[in-house]
Amino acid sequence: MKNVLTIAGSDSCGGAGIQADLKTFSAHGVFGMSVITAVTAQNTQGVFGVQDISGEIISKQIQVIFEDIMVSAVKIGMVSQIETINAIADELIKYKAENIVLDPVMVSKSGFHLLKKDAKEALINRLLPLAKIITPNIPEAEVIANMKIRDISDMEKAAEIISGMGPRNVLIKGGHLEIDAIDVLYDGKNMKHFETERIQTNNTHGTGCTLSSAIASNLALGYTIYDAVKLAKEYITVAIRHSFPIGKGVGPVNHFYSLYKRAGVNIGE
Ligand SMILES: Nc1ncnc2c1ncn2[C@@H]1O[C@H](COP(=O)(O)OP(=O)(O)OP(=O)(O)O)[C@@H](O)[C@H]1O
Ligand SMILES: Cc1ncc(CO)c(N)n1
Repeated sequence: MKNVLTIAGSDSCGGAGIQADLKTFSAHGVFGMSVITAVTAQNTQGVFGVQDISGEIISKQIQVIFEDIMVSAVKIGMVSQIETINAIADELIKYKAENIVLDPVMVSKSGFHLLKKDAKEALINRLLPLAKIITPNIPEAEVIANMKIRDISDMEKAAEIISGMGPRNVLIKGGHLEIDAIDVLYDGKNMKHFETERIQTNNTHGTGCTLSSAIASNLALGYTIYDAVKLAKEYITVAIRHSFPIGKGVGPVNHFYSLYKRAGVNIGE
């Protein structure tokens, strides 16, 4: 069994954050572990409150896991504030953590700032260089690359700029463009596109968290970056296609579609 760690925020409604990550790990047959950076009071309609966890207890959580258990991959999601970022960077460097997937979460789909504005520099300076792959969506890539992204050619330019900031691979997710769902992967040499048709649904809560956790799982299982992204893209596409109309807002994706199908669970198809 491979052990995979998520360092991220809790989403009380279970569609994004730590909860999405652990579901994704389980769906991939890896053992999921979690370091919680913040607790959000969140549902499908928005984020209504946040309590950050102290840097001290974040460090402690990371330390006790690495002192005890072999960690094959680490996914980083919501990191809230500078204190959190420094604690994570210090510990991951100390333990020489490998296969770090950085999802640079900034603003939720509902528009809530999950990363404090003064923490962007710290995220870029301290966490980007540690990442095997960084997975920004379009608005996040615009902030990190400091440019406007309107089309695929802009995504490629931004990927090149971000690649120069330290991460070994950059995946810019195209979920926020109007066109098909095209993601751009740049490994420092080659540009690859992962393209699927846009699924017409409102239920895309947690897509980014799920994709990055699927990549981390696949890296832990020994896949190359290219295959890890390709398989993760296939997984998120199925999860979106069979997403759940739960709640009054943006519903969650279906992390266990294949399992439910095999078990004959009625998921309303
Ligand atoms: N409607 C859709 N149909 C098909 N694929 C989609 C759709 N929306 C997003 N995707 C895919 O889902 C993945 C996540 O992309 P997205 O841009 O939504 O991430 P995100 O904004 O970080 O998500 P979140 O912040 O909600 O976790 C990408 O592979 C993207 O192409
Ligand atoms: C806790 C948490 N992490 C990440 C996201 C993704 O936007 C979210 N909505 N909530």
